[in-house]
Amino acid sequence: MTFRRRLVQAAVALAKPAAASRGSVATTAAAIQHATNSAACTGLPRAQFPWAKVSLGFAAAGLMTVAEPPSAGCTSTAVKADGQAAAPPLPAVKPQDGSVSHKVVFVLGGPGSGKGTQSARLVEEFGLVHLSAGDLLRAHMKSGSPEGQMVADMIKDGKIVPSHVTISLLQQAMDNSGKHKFLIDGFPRNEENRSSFESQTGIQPELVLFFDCPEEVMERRLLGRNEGRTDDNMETIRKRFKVFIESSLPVIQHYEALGKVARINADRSADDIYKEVRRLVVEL
Ligand SMILES: Nc1ncnc2c1ncn2[C@@H]1O[C@H](COP(=O)(O)OP(=O)(O)O)[C@@H](O)[C@H]1O
Ligand SMILES: Nc1ccn([C@@H]2O[C@H](COP(=O)(O)OP(=O)(O)O)[C@@H](O)[C@H]2O)c(=O)n1
Repeated sequence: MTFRRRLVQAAVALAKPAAASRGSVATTAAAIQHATNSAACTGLPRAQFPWAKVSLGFAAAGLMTVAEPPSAGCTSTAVKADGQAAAPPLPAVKPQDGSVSHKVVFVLGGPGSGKGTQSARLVEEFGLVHLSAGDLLRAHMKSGSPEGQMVADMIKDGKIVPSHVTISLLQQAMDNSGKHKFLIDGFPRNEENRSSFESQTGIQPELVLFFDCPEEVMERRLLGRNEGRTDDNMETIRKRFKVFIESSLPVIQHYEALGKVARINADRSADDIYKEVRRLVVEL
């Protein structure tokens, strides 16, 4: 029995009567989602999220302060693009040491689910800093260092790079932005990413956007992406799907149990998806 089939079956067993299961990431995720705390409110309007009413503390928020230009993998554009009313500024939560805290939205989903596409739109409309873990790692692999070579090898093989490398790149980019509202795309991708980030930065996400998309749709998009990436080939794509199911879905499940996940059907046009995404973010 393949791993994926086992996982789907396990999720379905948990999830009765969740409709399963041609083995797609979407059905697996739906089953897991169904199995987790229904109070997580995935798919409900943002105002109904239980956590929306809670002011979260950010213990180690004062760690990041410097103001320099954004670096690779980090983009930011001033508020507004479409003529609609701009989002009200996010209130800064003041940590006890007087420094400004960081607000983070994690953007998760399988490879090719549209994380980068939707993040770019959010950057265009809102004053968020977009940190793509993948972009930061791809920039790092060009450094010519032994660590850069290790990252290149792991990406080509569809593996998850050790957390200390990725977190250090993220932390540097956060420092360099001089801002405190971040859209972190493609991270955390496994439990090690998640727990190390939380313990090292003290940051908990305000919201986790989960782009839920069937594998066959993601596969088609990745094969058509045409960005010259070493991992957008059929062999590596298969490995990335497996890693996503095996390592990344449990992270989503973790945040779902905390009521922080908004599951978004990513098998739609980019415009339709964005309508839903912006509604979630505008309410933050
Ligand atoms: N909703 C969508 N419908 C069709 N194609 C899409 C959609 N969203 C993204 N794409 C395309 O699919 C490919 C993968 O999208 P991307 O945003 O890079 O995904 P991810 O960051 O999750 O890997 C890109 O070529 C992108 O233009
Ligand atoms: N947190 C992360 C994010 C990406 N990566 C690596 O970077 C690759 C590409 O990630 P990405 O987010 O840019 O792209 P997609 O796989 O989502 O299309 C992953 O397959 C991993 O090899 C990682 O190791 N750790």
